[in-house]
Amino acid sequence: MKTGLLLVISGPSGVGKGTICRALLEKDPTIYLSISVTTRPPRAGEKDGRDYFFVSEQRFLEMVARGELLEWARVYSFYYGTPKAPVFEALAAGRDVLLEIDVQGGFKVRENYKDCVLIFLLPPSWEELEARLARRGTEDAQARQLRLDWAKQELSLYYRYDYAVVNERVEDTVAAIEAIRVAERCRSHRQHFSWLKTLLEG
Ligand SMILES: Nc1nc2c(ncn2[C@@H]2O[C@H](COP(=O)(O)OP(=O)(O)O)[C@@H](O)[C@H]2O)c(=O)[nH]1
Ligand SMILES: Nc1ncnc2c1ncn2[C@@H]1O[C@H](COP(=O)(O)OP(=O)(O)O)[C@@H](O)[C@H]1O
Repeated sequence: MKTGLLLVISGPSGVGKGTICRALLEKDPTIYLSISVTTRPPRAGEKDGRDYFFVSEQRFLEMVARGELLEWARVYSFYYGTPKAPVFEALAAGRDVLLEIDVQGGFKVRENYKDCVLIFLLPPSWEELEARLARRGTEDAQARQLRLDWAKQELSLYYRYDYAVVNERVEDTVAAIEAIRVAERCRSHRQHFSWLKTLLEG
């Protein structure tokens, strides 16, 4: 069976990462969306084991020490990390895996798994990013400002990703990522044609 694609989706807070990942999953339920562990407290409406695994700092550091995370980073003042085992199980089962993680995490995934596909989401404009974050209404003004300051740092690194997609309309962004998946599957290094091998060697 062909190994699935490991797709990393990053971008500034409020750009629409969660929205796009949910929409991709709705269209293709074979995708595996990785659930991260975090020390951040849950937001209203968030569920343990669905949105994140909410853990104590002690438990998080234990997982790091045991090598259970594919990557981890400190974002804002919390720890976030990707549990390794479920990602590799899903890839081996031929499923594409989505990681919705920050840019530092994306670079670490590239170090640990070269064949990953890094996709950066950008807002149509800075003003639109501010408006989306405000509209979501999950943070107070101070937490929002912290995310916007961090957003500038993240945006300055977009060119180091394989793809940069502007999240203007949800449907178009989903279509662009689906096109990336199709193109990545067609890359020659991911293709093995047994009949051709037989022909050339036979
Ligand atoms: N490196 C890393 N970053 C993560 C992980 N999970 C979430 N993040 C990132 O942490 C940041 C904060 O996420 P969150 O607290 O849900 O806030 P939001 O991005 O404003 O919705 C975002 O950039 C996420 O993409 C993870 O497992 N690893
Ligand atoms: N393409 C889009 N156009 C308009 N609003 C969007 C779009 N994508 C996401 N949003 C809205 O922007 C806000 C932030 O989206 P969210 O998915 O929570 O971002 P992130 O996960 O990147 O922090 C939400 O209110 C969401 O409904």
